[in-house]
Amino acid sequence: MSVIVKICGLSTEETLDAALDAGVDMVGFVFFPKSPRAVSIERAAALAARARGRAEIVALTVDMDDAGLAAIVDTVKPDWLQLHGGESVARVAEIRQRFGLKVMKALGIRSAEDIAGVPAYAEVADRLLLDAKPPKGAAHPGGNGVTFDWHLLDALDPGLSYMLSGGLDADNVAEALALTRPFGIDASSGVESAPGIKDPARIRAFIAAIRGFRPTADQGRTIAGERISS
Ligand SMILES: O=C(O)c1ccccc1NCC(=O)[C@H](O)[C@H](O)COP(=O)(O)O
Repeated sequence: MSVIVKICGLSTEETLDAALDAGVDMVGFVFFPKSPRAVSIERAAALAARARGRAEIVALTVDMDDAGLAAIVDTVKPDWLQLHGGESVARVAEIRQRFGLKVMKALGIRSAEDIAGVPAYAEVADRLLLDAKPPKGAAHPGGNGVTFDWHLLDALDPGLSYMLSGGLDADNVAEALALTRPFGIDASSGVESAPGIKDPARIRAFIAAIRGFRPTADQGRTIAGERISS
């Protein structure tokens, strides 16, 4: 099974088309007002309509209440809700139940302590996104373009499925893939020319680097399949 690719924070037709034409699997729209990638619900709905049937549509929210989530779900009609804030295990389960959509929980990783908290979320989320924890003082909890120590993921149960993000780009994604075993890869800053400005050439190069990655025999790498919670 090949690694799936998500490009997050798309906001224009041109860059969405570049990702779709390059074979992206998931496209993410950011509903966090402070982000340089934030889109309105109406804008996201138009972009989602363009992408539907070609890639899965992900609505990224941060500690959003039910009314806000309902407005996005009703208008954008995403396939996934990505929860990128401090949502508790119980809140993830509640959102999944209430909206009947697949839920991806993003978890920030910086230390072994952060790894310890991962399995509880695997019980309630349809997918996990293991991202770099934001640098101290960062204005938003994701999309910061920083990597984390990928060796920390060695401590995870090999059967636990996750997507990987945090500072990934065309130059470093092969190394990340060689050291980890993600179900999918996600990027935002690494395919931009400036914060919030996606770059079609960088999107193409990033997806090509992932599709072209071949593990060496001694890496004995396996990709964990999806674990769908019941
Ligand atoms: O992208 C944002 O601006 C953002 C804002 C608030 C919460 C999450 C955000 N992005 C989350 C993503 O899914 C990113 O793709 C992920 O954090 C990796 O980002 P990057 O390190 O820039 O590739």
